[in-house]
Amino acid sequence: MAASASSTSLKPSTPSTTISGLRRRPLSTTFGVTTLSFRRHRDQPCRFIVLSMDAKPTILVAEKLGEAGVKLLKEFANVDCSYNLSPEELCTKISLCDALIVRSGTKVSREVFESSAGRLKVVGRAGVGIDNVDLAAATEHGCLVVNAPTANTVAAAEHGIALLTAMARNIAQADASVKAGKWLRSKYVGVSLVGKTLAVLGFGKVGSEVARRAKGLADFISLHMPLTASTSKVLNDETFAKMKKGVRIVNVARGGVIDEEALVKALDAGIVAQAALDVFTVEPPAKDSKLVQHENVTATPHLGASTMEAQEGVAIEIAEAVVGALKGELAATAVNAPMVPAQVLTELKPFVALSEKLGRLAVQLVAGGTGVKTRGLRITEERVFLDGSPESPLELIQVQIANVESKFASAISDSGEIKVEGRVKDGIPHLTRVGSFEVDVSLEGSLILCRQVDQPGMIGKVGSILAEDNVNVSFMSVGRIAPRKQAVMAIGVDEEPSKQSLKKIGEIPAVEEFVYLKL
Ligand SMILES: NC(=O)C1=CN([C@@H]2O[C@H](COP(=O)(O)OP(=O)(O)OC[C@H]3O[C@@H](n4cnc5c(N)ncnc54)[C@H](O)[C@@H]3O)[C@@H](O)[C@H]2O)C=CC1
Ligand SMILES: O=C(O)C(=O)COP(=O)(O)O
Repeated sequence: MAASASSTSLKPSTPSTTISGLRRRPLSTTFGVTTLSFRRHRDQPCRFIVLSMDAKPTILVAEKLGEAGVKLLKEFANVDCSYNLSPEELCTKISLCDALIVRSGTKVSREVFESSAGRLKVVGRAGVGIDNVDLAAATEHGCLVVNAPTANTVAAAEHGIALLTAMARNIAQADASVKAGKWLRSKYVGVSLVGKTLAVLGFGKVGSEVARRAKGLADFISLHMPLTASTSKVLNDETFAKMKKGVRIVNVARGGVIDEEALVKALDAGIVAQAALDVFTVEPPAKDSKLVQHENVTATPHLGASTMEAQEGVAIEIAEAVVGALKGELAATAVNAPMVPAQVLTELKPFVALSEKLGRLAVQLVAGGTGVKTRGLRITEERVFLDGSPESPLELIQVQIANVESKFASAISDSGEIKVEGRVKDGIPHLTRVGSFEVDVSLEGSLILCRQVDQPGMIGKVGSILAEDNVNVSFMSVGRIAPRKQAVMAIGVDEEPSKQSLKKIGEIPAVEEFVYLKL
């Protein structure tokens, strides 16, 4: 038994959390697809899809896809290319399909997944942005979503540069005026790019390619981040007001990252000198859209990925991803599922639950205000090869939080960190160590940790208080340093004890500290 728990309290500086798992042996990662029946785990994204080999799957291609990709699909499945479907038509057709391929123009809503009634196994997005796919609904319905994240990167970047230069020299407007028989040379004086500053918002694949091509540009902002809750309307009245007057904006990302009404106001006020937009909040935008009709706006109809090369590339990329997923292979471009084969995922699932419970427990033990304010997460993995090791690939998981104070001093290990440890027993996550105390309690329901002087009757006293409060005990375990010395009692409870009951537990003379934890 380890030495007694130290109850040192440290001045928190930068808490850091370590999760480490002791792996007994590498997880078996080679499996053959041996069963020929279709299997779906409703409670998790469909990761392992096997079709009976005699039934060809049906793939609905709902938006124009490069021929090379369609050809690949037809070698494996029945392919239905039906473009410009209404939402109602899509919901009707989808019930007969095993996979759906879209671009940015189709909203794959919750209704689509509900209409599929469990048959739809893969949605392929032939491009990058997946904001038109309801990922939560897809996951709830066990449907894998894959995209084609690389094939249109250069095309989008080149389009961004094209828009930027066309905007700077008023190419579109000048072209239209010449075609209209005008010769307005002074009206379309542009700006130079040399020596200017370019801000790239969203420095990912497209953004970095734009930056590579735009060396020496300046006073421009080019948007290349995905549309998410955190990027929605990231350019708005407030941010425009902070910008250098006369800034020029390029948007090849998503219309939704700009508050379009605020942009019109900024253009009218001259805060934004020009905008070059390939994407809009509503596509196509209204014909009388003030933004589109603005004389200082250059607009294109979502052409960022529209080159012959990019469309052939995304078509092949998404066709390979969808066919691979339907065959039950790993989907390297999955966006709503971990990159782990289903069988490994099944084996790891109880450990994922254990990690979550241990993390939840450890964070609740942190004392001082609102608990952990900043996190530095360090994941360590140990490979220990022991002959004759049990079948369990992962021996235990430990969560340590350093540089914090603990509400339960006994959880502080000899090294001064909050330390909790757990194992999976018969598929159930168990807490097996708190600080220096070994316990064994199932991490189902909630938990009371008590540190007391080890003596007869403690279990009975605490058990009676809980019984009077109609709180059912699911597990009880006592870890102790030595008989009649310090002990930690871990009690799993199905219901939340009342504050009075917890107060009574704390008032038991032998109890030196206790804490109630919701898991
Ligand atoms: N107009 C078109 O035809 C095309 C549009 N796109 C759009 O461009 C987006 C980016 O594409 P990729 O570069 O391939 O994706 P990516 O995932 O490689 O890059 C996105 C970048 O945005 C960053 N980001 C995310 N949230 C942010 C925030 N709040 N503030 C600043 N940066 C943030 C990410 O860290 C990442 O570096 C896509 O999500 C898509 O919406 C992409 C290709 C073609
Ligand atoms: O890849 C993306 O995110 C795009 O916006 C490309 O859209 P598209 O496939 O051309 O409708």
